[in-house]
Amino acid sequence: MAINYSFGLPLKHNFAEYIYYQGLFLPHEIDRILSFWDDSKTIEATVSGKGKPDEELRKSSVMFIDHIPENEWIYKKLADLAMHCNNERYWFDLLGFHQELQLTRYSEGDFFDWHLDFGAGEISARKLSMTIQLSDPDEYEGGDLQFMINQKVVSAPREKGTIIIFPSFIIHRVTPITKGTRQSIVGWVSGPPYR
Ligand SMILES: O=C(O)CCC(=O)C(=O)O
Ligand SMILES: [Fe+2]
Repeated sequence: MAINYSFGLPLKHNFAEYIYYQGLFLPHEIDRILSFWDDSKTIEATVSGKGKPDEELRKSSVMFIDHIPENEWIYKKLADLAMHCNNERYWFDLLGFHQELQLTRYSEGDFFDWHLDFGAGEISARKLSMTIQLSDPDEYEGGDLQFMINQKVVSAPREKGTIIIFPSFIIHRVTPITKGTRQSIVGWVSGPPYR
């Protein structure tokens, strides 16, 4: 039974712990993004707020996709999708990407254990997290992006090109890669504090 007082806002029930979209990036666009990978620009991933690699929580290589005019098409597509998704489900106050998009590579043995993308410090402005699956599911084993929803562990779709969007306060992980390599783009849409 709902006991509603009128605080002036309509109640909506569209929340989902994560949602996914397919077909926004064409295969040749994904291949183009993959060609940006440049070993000389990669860094061992750090966990935000700590500044140094924490191998117990995370092991992967990352580089950033420069926000330059040639790459605007990637940023624009993702921003449009985030806005669409936000208007449909979350109604968060959003401002934009406050960090460049991250290109991630998980090789055999790499992983990112349970965490939130949201927390104290600079990451407290994060509202929506986005992952793009850049690898074919048969290119790697393990490497599942998973969410903990109550006590259930749910795996996100792996198909190349799938974009998974979730509130940055949802707990998630990437399981260890047991074979092959998985690549992804990760982006965070930020906004003013929750109110
Ligand atoms: O690679 C992914 O799909 C997600 C990685 C992740 O959770 C993160 O970078 O915060
Ligand atoms: Fe994350």
